[in-house]
Amino acid sequence: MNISQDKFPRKSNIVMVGMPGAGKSTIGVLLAKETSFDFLDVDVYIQGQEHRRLQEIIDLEGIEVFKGLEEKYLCQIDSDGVIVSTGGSAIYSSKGIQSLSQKGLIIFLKINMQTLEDRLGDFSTRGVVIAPGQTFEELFAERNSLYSAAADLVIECDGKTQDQLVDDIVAKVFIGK
Ligand SMILES: Nc1ncnc2c1ncn2[C@@H]1O[C@H](COP(=O)(O)OP(=O)(O)OP(=O)(O)O)[C@@H](O)[C@H]1O
Ligand SMILES: O=C(O)C1=C[C@@H](O)[C@@H](O)[C@H](O)C1
Ligand SMILES: [Mg+2]
Repeated sequence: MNISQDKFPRKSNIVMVGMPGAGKSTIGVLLAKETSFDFLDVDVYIQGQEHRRLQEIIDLEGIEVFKGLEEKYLCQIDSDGVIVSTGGSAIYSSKGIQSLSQKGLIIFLKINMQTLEDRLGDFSTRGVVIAPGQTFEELFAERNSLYSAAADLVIECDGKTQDQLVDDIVAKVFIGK
């Protein structure tokens, strides 16, 4: 399948952004299977390059070091025909997002606070990039406006199955086999 150039000229990749737990990795890999695109999970890529878990980097070196590394790897991605699932904090790198958006259609997988809480459980053990003293509600509001501003397309995910979401994205973005 190909990205519709009538609707999205010059876009050859899909870039998933959204809150942790929104489904960027799981929907991304299903979408890659459906469309025959390659798949790149940036979190997994960083871990492979750094030989450490992201949680370890955040816990030992802090969020600013992690954000710097994330930016470095986001800016290295240069391919075509790839579904790129970013980490939730990628949105803090305007350079990284700008670089990806040159050829990538940015899709914001949007979920509400309730869905987020149901999926995440205890976010303190999930390596979420959150400033000291910031509440999760504040983080949610801050992130939502950043994801919305970067997005070419917003997909409302609450109450939809993974298969429904894949079908929805294919119908909106791709042209036939
Ligand atoms: N539409 C959905 N319905 C129900 N569960 C879902 C849906 N999408 C994702 N999930 C589940 O939510 C959890 C988090 O999904 P996933 O790891 O893909 O999120 P993510 O956006 O990649 O998060 P992170 O930013 O932490 O990488 C997984 O257990 C996944 O199976
Ligand atoms: O939303 C976040 O702050 C994060 C989400 C994960 O995907 C990782 O990128 C990292 O643990 C930070
Ligand atoms: Mg993920």
